[in-house]
Amino acid sequence: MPIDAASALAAAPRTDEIAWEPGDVQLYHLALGAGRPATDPGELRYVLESRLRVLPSFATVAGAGAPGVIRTLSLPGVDTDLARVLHAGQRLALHRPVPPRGTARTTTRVTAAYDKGTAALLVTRTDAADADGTLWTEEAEVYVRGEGNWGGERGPSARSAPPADGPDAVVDRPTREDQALLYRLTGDLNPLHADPEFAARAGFDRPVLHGLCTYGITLKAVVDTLLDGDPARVRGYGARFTGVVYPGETLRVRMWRAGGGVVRVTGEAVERGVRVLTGTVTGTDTVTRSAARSG
Ligand SMILES: CCCCCCC[C@@H](O)CC(=O)SCCNC(=O)CCNC(=O)[C@H](O)C(C)(C)COP(=O)(O)OP(=O)(O)OC[C@H]1O[C@@H](n2cnc3c(N)ncnc32)[C@H](O)[C@@H]1OP(=O)(O)O
Repeated sequence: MPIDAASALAAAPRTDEIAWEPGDVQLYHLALGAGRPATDPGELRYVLESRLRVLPSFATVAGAGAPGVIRTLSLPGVDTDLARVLHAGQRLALHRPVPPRGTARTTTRVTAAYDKGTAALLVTRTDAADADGTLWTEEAEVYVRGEGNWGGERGPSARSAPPADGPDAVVDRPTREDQALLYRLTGDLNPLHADPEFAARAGFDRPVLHGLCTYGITLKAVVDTLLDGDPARVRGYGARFTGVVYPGETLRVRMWRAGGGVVRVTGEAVERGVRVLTGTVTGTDTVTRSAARSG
């Protein structure tokens, strides 16, 4: 069934009650490669309950799994073949640090549906709040191949290029061949990431890594490299997924301190020399200042 932009935009927001606990956070971190090497004290804050700090991107999977395989896509007018769907971008704004244990009410709706000719580009927005107020807001850009041409608005055409000068830091993050098999247990059971036959139907030689796994790996790399390993310094992270990542590839993460508490970031699949992500981490000004002081 094709995307029905009018129904999607007119639909009332879906509300879910979600809950998470430290084990969900630890699994999420492990699924991003945290805990390697297991003796690194910097890694233990991601995996030991006694020292647990929550990477803000956990918000993208908190309480995932219900009511559909991919909660964000379980919306009126978005009943599409999953083999056509690619995650094209993700934005997250934190209003408070994400606690290791929590409950929240989320509301999710489609805020835009653009007709890109050969594809539809949907923008979904989820707001999460607990008894103390708003926790986070996230937006996902979802690219649905073969579903354009309904006469809708083409939408913005912004493309982001990385800074022209050399990065302030570069780190390599190898992914494991079973990275997506582990990551899917955080809630996104899309067969695109696990089933070779399904991946072939979607046009890929083999299963591809979840966009949100790349998103989390790159954010963790920034936190560990430029932010003294302190996830609380992150206020937001927006990224565009510009190319697929295959599990087993190495992600080369380049970072630029851009001033004003902003870190620009790119990800490259080293083996193929393909840029797979461009992004911006915000809210890091304290760190930028302390990093500037130290050198
Ligand atoms: C929270 C949950 C959300 C839902 C999750 C979905 C389920 C998940 O399990 C699925 C996944 O994780 S898929 C894996 C991760 N994603 C990927 O690997 C996609 C990588 N990207 C691509 O392949 C291409 O960039 C591709 C294919 C996306 C686009 O490439 P091209 O076809 O070459 O097109 P391009 O010319 O680059 O762009 C076409 C038009 O779309 C606009 N656009 C692209 N990305 C955008 C983005 N993130 N935000 C806004 N606009 C975007 C471009 O600007 C362009 O528009 P125009 O022609 O008007 O300029």
